[in-house]
Amino acid sequence: MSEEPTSETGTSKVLELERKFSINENSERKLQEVGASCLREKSFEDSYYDSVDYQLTLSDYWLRKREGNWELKSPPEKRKPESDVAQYIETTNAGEIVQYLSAILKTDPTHAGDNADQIAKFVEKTGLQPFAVFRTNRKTYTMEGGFQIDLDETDFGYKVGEIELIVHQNEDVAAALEKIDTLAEKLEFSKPTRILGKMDVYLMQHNPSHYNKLLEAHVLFNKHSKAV
Ligand SMILES: Cc1ncc(C[n+]2csc(CCOP(=O)(O)OP(=O)(O)OP(=O)(O)O)c2C)c(N)n1
Repeated sequence: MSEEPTSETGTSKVLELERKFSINENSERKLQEVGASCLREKSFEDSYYDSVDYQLTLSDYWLRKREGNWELKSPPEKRKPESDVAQYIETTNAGEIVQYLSAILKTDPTHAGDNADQIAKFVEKTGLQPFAVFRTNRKTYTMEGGFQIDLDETDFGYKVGEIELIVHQNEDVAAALEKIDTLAEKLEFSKPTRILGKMDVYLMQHNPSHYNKLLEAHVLFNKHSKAV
């Protein structure tokens, strides 16, 4: 299976570009000033899964169940390395998710299929376990240019924002990264150091040993390290 993002019918893969920023009391006002409008506010629970020896996350694969729906974020074949923007392929198709997981876990995708039940069976067969479970309250803004801006607050007390653009073809990545940076500057979201994600803070609080392994593997980066 190709790891390239594609918009072909029948596949669920998209390339998601996200830049995190700190939220403060001015964030919503700034968003409204640049023409963003609030689309919705919702709450959802995420359960992230991995093997006991963290084979998925140490390879930068993030399998989660969000309100009953399975999703996988995986690294694209090539990333623009100089960017502060997180670049992941997001897959929601069960058969594709099982293919990816089988390759990483080096198991036979015997349960490959196209519904959530097939993933549940695969997860059971391979012994994947939830390693992080938390709830997020999210306020979503949208604005011209296809941007989605999320303001998140978790049930473990962390607040973070992200500017997101979805692209369907690799040729569009460079332009999309520039668009995100331009919007971040307009919103004065420029930042001297890396912003911690929800997972960084969750693991620091709940499983520092797993967090340190991810830092050592350069999958996550601590706040003061230079973005690569
Ligand atoms: C900036 C950055 N973020 C995440 C990672 C790795 N990572 C850790 S957890 C993780 C999975 C998802 O994390 P995140 O995008 O922060 O969650 P969320 O905002 O709830 O997802 P959405 O609703 O946007 O789909 C990843 C990719 C990374 N290496 N760098």
